Parts: sequence; structure tokens; C-alpha cells
Amino acid sequence: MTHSAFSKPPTKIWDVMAPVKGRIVGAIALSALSSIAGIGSLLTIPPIAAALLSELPPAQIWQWIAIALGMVAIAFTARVFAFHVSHIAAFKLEVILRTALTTHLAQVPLGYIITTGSGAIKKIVQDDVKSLHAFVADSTPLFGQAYTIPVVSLIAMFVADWRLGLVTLAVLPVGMIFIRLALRDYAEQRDAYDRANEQINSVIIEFVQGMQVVRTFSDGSSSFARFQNTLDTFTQKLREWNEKTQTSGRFGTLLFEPLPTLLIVSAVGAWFMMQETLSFPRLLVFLLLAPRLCGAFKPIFTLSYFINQANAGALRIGSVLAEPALPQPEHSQQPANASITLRNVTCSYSDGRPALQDISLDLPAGTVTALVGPSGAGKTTLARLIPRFWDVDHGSIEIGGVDVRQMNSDTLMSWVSFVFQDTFLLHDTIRNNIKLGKPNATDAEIVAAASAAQAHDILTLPNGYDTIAGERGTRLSGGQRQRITIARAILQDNPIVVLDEATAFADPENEALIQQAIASLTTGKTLIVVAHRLATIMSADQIAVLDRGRLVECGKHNELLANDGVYARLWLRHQQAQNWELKVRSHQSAARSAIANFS
Ligand SMILES: Nc1ncnc2c1ncn2[C@@H]1O[C@H](COP(=O)(O)OP(=O)(O)OP(=O)(O)O)[C@@H](O)[C@H]1O
Repeated sequence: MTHSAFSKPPTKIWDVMAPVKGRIVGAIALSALSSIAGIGSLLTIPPIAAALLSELPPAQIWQWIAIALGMVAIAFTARVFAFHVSHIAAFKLEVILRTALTTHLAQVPLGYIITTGSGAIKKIVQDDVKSLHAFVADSTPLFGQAYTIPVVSLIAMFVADWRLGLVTLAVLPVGMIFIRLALRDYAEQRDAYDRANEQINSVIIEFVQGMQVVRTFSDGSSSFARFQNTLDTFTQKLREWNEKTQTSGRFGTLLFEPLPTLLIVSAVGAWFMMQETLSFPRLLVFLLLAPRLCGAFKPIFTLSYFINQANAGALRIGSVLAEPALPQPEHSQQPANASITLRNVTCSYSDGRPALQDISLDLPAGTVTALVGPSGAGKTTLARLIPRFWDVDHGSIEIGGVDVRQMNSDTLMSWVSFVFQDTFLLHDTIRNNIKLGKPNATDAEIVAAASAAQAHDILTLPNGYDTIAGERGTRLSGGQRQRITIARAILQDNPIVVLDEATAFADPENEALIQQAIASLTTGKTLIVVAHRLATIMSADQIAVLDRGRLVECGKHNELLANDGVYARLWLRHQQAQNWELKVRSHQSAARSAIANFS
């Protein structure tokens, strides 16, 4: 745990709210005070009635009216302040949680973020925090009200007449029994409802996100049918739940409506009055408070729903904050050079299955090492261990003789640049996107880096380097985005480059530009490249072949071919794929010229 707002990762809603506990308690206390004053103002009416019935002097009546007005003023002011305090607490909590989450996310291993997924993290940082905000702002004052009103009302009723107090109290358990009946399978029903709801959400997302793909293959009707089916299931679930709980739920809530209780209390009260064991002002206490007492129970049911919802969010927030930060050394060490040594590296993901096993490899400074192997062999995992996306389970990775765990993140990031397949651009100018690699870079350095990265076409964009890259770079082509991220790495000029080779760009012109950009980035550097197209790494100083998490071969292209092992097989398949691609291209150009001739 890294944020001082929490001494340990929160696991429940009240733990998450701990940083603003004082304010929340204040809001609850103010709301309780408001409820007490509200009941107090009602309790001035029976003495006023008594005074009127016994024809007391008007001075006493005015006294009670003044007290009533004072109580109403207190009730109103305390309620306004309760919500004011709860809203301030909610805003403060939102800031504290977002700061704690973002600070912590900046310190956890990057691998955790990749595994969790940016969508899930966004949901926690945005949606869960927002729902906690709403809970604190709107629900906490209701707690004061929901528990104070029943307690104080019942005390006042029992003081006025204990027999009638018991009658009022007896109505409540009957209502509770029916509500319990309505809620008997609440957890299971709620679960089924939530699952159906989640399914709807994912089908909607799939429907919208996949529209581009789906509609190029069909008119989208099959996708819409899936959406319609899910919606029908959801409606069916809702109908079943409703039918199950309808009768008992309605009867229960009816008993919490003021009218039934008022009728029972009036009838019994009238009978007591006829027997002359109850005075009218005392009956008035019941007639005034019974409706409030019943109404006060309703928020308790609503609150339990909000608590459940906020609790689920609090749990997710707690799980992020509980994720251990990447350990940092007390004294960061500087590598002697840009060589990389892997010693008996073993590493597994959370499922415990080793993704890499006992890998030892030397990458001398200034050389090119290609990682190749079948899909799932562990190439990306190995490349990501160098900039410490994860730490190894066993063995070690050294840069220039220093274990990467003995370097703090800043030192490590000043030695290693990582060029991802998934290019990410901030919603900012292209200049600032390139500058991310070196915040104090001059304009001349930025232009030089962009030119080396073959990103000259930036200048043809409407505002040149001041063009906004757009959300996730949507206003730029894939190739342009890739070259801008390479320019970022060129500007960084770190001695080691880890390159997850892009596979997405089949367009030969773009591919050639990207290859040139990569050549500028990697000249004279220690380069480790996750290679998907073997043709690009034939001249690598060494090719490390991985298979099912193990290093099975290592050597130069020709040596490995002569070995007739995994690499030779991969190479053969690569050749076959190339031939197939050539055939397709020649068919395409033949078809194009036939069309041209025809037209
Ligand atoms: N985030 C993750 N969580 C759990 N397992 C993972 C994760 N990433 C990869 N793996 C598993 O680790 C193994 C190695 O995956 P890795 O992505 O390193 O392979 P790769 O050789 O790069 O594959 P490809 O060429 O398809 O990208 C695979 O079995 C994969 O399923």
C-alpha cells in the first residue's frame, strides 16, 4: 500500500470512506439532529391542543408555537448542513480515491495493468469512484434519519401511552415478515438479474464496436438478433422476479404506508378514549408520529441496496490498492554498459503455469537479438521482463552487470525504450506526443527525431506538429501512429531498445517506412526484437528460438537452418506463406488489369 490516506488496503465500504470519516459522522449527526428537531416540532402540537381544549391563556399557546417554529428552523438548517457536509465529504473522497488509485497504479508492475485490462481499470477509477461519491453525498445523511426517527418516535409514543405504543410496534414486525418473504431469494435473484444485465451490456458493446465488421459481412441482422435474444432473457428474468415477490412485497410495503397503521392506531386509541384511559392530546402524539415512523423504514430498505452496490465498488477499489507495488531498491545502481544477461529465468502468470522456464541468454551491448517461436512460446513475456513489466520468479536479468531489480524505475527507463505493437498516443499535440520521450527536448530535436522516424508527413497535417493526435490517435493512420511512437523512442535515445514488431501493416509502402524508422532507432543500440516476420531478422546477430516457454535453439540464421530444428520448420512455413502471398498479389494485379481492359 502506498497512499497515506489508507493505512491498509480497504476491503469494505466503511474502510474506503475512512479518510472522510469525520465529515460522514458529522453529516449523520446533523441529519439525526434534524430528525429529532422535526419530531420535536410535531410534539408541540399535543400541548397546544391540550391548551386549546382546557382553554388555557393564549400566552402558553404562543410559547408552544414559538418552540415549534424554533424546532422547524433547527430541523431545516441541520438538514441543509447535513447534505452540505456529505457533499463536501463526497468530493474530498473522490479526489482522495482517484489520487490513491492513480498514484498506486503508477507503482504497480505494468504487467498487472496489461493483465487487468484498461477497460476494467477505467471502470474502477471512473465508475466505482463516482458511485461511491453518490453514495456518500446522498445516502449518508439518510442513515441519521432512518435510524433516529423510529427510535425517537417510539420513545415518545411509549412515554405518551405504552399500550398504544405496543400496538404501533406490533404492526411493524408483520410488515417486516412480508418484506422478508419478498426478499427471500434476493441474493440469487439479484445475481441472476446482474448476470443478465452484464450480458446485455456486453452484447450492446459488441453490437456497437463490431458494427463496422459485422455490417461489412451482412446487414447486421444476426448481431441484432443476438442483442434481441439477450434483451428477451433479461426481460423474462425481471418478470419472473417480479411475479415471485409481487404479493408479499406489496403487502409488506403497504404495512409501511402511513394509512393502515393510522387506522389501527385510531381505532384502538378511540376505544381507549371511550374507556377514558387515554386523553386526546396523547392520542394526537400517535396520530402525528405513526405516519413518520412508517415512512422512516422505507429508506432503510433503499439504503441496503445502495450499500450492496457501493460495497462491490469498494471491493474493486480495495483490490487495486492491495496490488503490491513494484519493489524499488534503496540505492539505485547504474549499469556499466548496455549488455543484457538472462540467468535461469523462470516466470509464471497468476495461473501459476510457467510462461518461461530456465532461460539463460547473453545479449552483448550493441547487438541485435531476435526472439522467435510459435504463438504462445513466451516471446512477448520475455521481452517485457527486461523493462520489469513483471519480476522473474526465479533467476535474474542483468543490464550491464546490474540486476534490473537493483535499478529504480527512472534509471531503468533511462536505459530501456520499449516500442509496443499497440501504439498509444495521448489526446495532445503530435509535438507533445513525441516529447513524452524527453520532456525538455527542443523543437529542433523533435523535428530531427520525427525525420529519422520517417514521420515527415506530419508536416502535411493541418497544423503540422500542433495537430491534436485525437483519441487513441484515431485521426492518424496506423502507420503514422507507429512512426510517431518510434520518433518518441528515437528522441529518448536509450542504449537498449525492446521492440515488439508490428504485424498489422501489410501495406508495403508503410512497411518500408517503418523498417527505415526502426533502423534509425536501433543503430548502435542493443536491440531485442520480438519477431513475427522472419524475413526481417535474417541478419540478426543471434536468433533465440522459444518453444513452450523454453529456449530451444540459439544462433545465426544459417546455423539454425542447418540445425533443422524448430527454427527451420518456422522458416519453411514462413517461406510457404510468402509464396502464397505472392500468388495472391499476382492474382490481384491480373484481376485489376483485366478490369481495366474491360472498362
Ligand atoms: N497476461 C497474461 N496472463 C496470463 N497468461 C498470459 C498472459 N500473457 C500471456 N500469457 C500466457 O503466457 C504464454 C506466453 O505468452 P506470450 O504472449 O509471451 O507468447 P508469444 O510467444 O509472444 O505469443 P504471440 O506470438 O502469439 O504473441 C502463453 O501461454 C499465454 O497464454
